[in-house]
Amino acid sequence: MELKICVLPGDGIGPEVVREGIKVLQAISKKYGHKLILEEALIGGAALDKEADPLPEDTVFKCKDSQAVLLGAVGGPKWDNLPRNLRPESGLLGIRKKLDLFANIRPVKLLPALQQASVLRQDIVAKGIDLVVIRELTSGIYFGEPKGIFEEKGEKIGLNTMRYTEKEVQRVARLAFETALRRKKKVTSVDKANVLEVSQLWRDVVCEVAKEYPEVELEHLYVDNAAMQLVARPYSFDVIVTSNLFGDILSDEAGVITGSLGTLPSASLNEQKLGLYEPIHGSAPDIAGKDIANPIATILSVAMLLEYSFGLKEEANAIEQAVEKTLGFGYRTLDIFREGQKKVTCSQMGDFIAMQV
Ligand SMILES: NC(=O)c1ccc[n+]([C@@H]2O[C@H](COP(=O)([O-])OP(=O)(O)OC[C@H]3O[C@@H](n4cnc5c(N)ncnc54)[C@H](O)[C@@H]3O)[C@@H](O)[C@H]2O)c1
Ligand SMILES: CC(C)[C@H](C(=O)O)[C@@H](O)C(=O)O
Ligand SMILES: [Mg+2]
Repeated sequence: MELKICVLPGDGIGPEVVREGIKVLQAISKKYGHKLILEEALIGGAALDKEADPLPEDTVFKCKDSQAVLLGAVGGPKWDNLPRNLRPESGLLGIRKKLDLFANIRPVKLLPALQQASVLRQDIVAKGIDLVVIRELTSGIYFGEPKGIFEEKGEKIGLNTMRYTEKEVQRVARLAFETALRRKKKVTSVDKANVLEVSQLWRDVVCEVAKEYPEVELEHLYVDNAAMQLVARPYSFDVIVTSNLFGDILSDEAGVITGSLGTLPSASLNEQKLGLYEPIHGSAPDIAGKDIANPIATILSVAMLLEYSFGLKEEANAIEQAVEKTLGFGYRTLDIFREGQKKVTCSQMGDFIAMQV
């Protein structure tokens, strides 16, 4: 099969982890006889430096002209003082919006070899963690208008608007219930309906959609309680569906309950199923350029890419197994390293996983 993929390495550790993702993609393509067509493009700070634009038109064109997009991460201190609309992050928000990637799927699965790396009590971890956060990605407070910094009565005010339409909630809720049907048949909708009108609408719409799925259990949690329950009883979750901001926060929290942010992948999909795949972590400026980042989140994002964009389930499984095998042999990047294990660099971890596929 021909696999046409646009690659956006981005900033910081982005290029480092993407290099390892591509290494594994090349190994799997060779093994299964697929033809890879990779097209690289600029995004974020890298694009700002070269083209004075965090999302050049050429990048949008190359993404639309591909069957899937693999992204590293964007951002870093070098660009932190720019106005919001010129920061690297606006390139990422821009491509999500331009491709209408409304559903961000973030599986949170405790890999058996990483049980000890969890920050949770071992008796909690032992009950297993296998949930998926479905985060609405193209609306909510990230995109709502009005927004900006204004002068009012001689004082500056900062303003953002959390806004959802019925249709926006419906489509992401439906995806959550469809996902739950193929899993443990439970949806937890996370909102702040005790305070926010936008969350009241969110909850009403989720309840309406739930009527189409009587076999799926529906639970509602306020986001503050959800943040607590995620560490108290992670084993009890199946599909969590939530808004853009709440999903961003809860998925980083989920990162450490399974070991490290460096292990969690994601897929962002639109209604046509064009997907953008990226680790949930950022550009990690504190460790960039040292070849010590964990590439597993990106490598597992490649597995999601093969499964979701190309239907290549067997290849995706082969990558997941290669990751588990490599961890099983005791190889660890610094973020998940414990005494008695074999410390490896980012590129060595990529080499070992590529060898196992
Ligand atoms: N999707 C994205 O591109 C994305 C996501 C989050 C943050 N960011 C941007 O990244 C920059 C840094 O943000 P931050 O520090 O808040 O979040 P971050 O996710 O980059 O890093 C948080 C912490 O996790 C560690 N970490 C992250 N990924 C790791 C990996 N693969 N292996 C080992 N350790 C890892 C980092 O070293 C750091 O200590 C900011 O500019 C932010 O806007 C981008
Ligand atoms: C960098 C930032 C815009 C982004 C977000 O908030 O969506 C990141 O935190 C993420 O989780 O992908
Ligand atoms: Mg985030």
